Amino acid sequence: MSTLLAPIGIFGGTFDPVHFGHLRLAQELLTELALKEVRFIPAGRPPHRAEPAVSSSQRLEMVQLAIEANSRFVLDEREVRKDGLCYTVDTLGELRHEMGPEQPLCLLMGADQFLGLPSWHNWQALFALAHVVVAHRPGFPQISWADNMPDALQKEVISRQRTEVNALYTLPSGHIYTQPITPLDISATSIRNSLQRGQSPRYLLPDAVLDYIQTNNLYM
Ligand SMILES: Nc1ncnc2c1ncn2[C@@H]1O[C@H](COP(=O)(O)OP(=O)(O)OP(=O)(O)O)[C@@H](O)[C@H]1O
Ligand SMILES: O=C(O)c1ccc[n+]([C@@H]2O[C@H](COP(=O)([O-])O)[C@@H](O)[C@H]2O)c1
Repeated sequence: MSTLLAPIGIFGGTFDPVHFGHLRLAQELLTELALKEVRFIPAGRPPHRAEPAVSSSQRLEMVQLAIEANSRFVLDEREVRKDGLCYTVDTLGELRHEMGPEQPLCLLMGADQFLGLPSWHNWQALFALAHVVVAHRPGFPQISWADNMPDALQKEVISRQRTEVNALYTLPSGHIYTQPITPLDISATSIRNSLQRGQSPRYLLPDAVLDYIQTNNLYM
C-alpha cells in the first residue's frame, strides 16, 4: 500500500508589503489542511497589476523577515530571479517537474484572487498542475454562494469543488477546496496608504517588516 503524501502549499503574492492577512492565511491552511510546508513565492513582475511600489528584492527581504521564525514556511525566490512577466501556470509547471507527478500541490489564494482566476494566463491548465485552495477574505463572497462568479469559473467550481480535505491527498491536482479562516480585514494597499499619510500600520504586519520599511524609507 502506498503512503499518501502531505500536500505542499504554494502561496504567490506581490507582498507589497507582506502582512498578517498573508501570514494567518498561510498558518491556518498549513494547520487545517495538514500541509507539509507553505512555499511563499514573491512575484517579480506580477501580471495584471501596476508595477509594485518597491523593488522585488525588497519585497523578497520583507517576506524573508516575516517567515524566518517558522520552519514550515519556505521562501522560493524563483519568480523574483526571472526577467519579464511571471505566470503562475509556468511556475507551477516548474514545481510539478521538480516534485514529481505524485506530490499533491495546493495553490493557495484569497477569495478575491479566485474570482479573478479566468483572467489569468492559461488558467484552466492550473487544475492539471495543482489543487486550488481558496481562503475566505473579508469583503469578498464565499465561493459556495458567489452569484457574480463568471460562468466559466462556476462550471469549474461545480465539477471540481470538494468538501472533504482528504480529496487533496488522494490526487496530486484538480480539486477546488474552500477554507474559512480568521477574517482579517488587512490589505497591502491600506498599509501603503497609512504610511503615505504618516500613520503607523503597527500590529497589521510583523514588527521586523515595519522596521525594515522605516529603515529603508519605503512607501513614504
Ligand atoms: N487579509 C487577507 N485575507 C485573506 N487573503 C488575503 C488577505 N490579504 C491578502 N490575501 C491573499 O494573499 C495573496 C497575495 O495577496 P497580495 O500580495 O496581492 O496582498 P493584498 O493585501 O491583496 O495586496 P494589494 O492591496 O496590494 O492588492 C492573494 O491570494 C490574496 O487574496
Ligand atoms: O498567471 C497569471 O496570469 C496571474 C494573474 C494574476 C495574478 N497571478 C498571481 O497571483 C498571485 C497573487 O497576485 P496579487 O496580484 O494578488 O499579488 C501572484 O503570485 C501572481 O503572480 C497570476
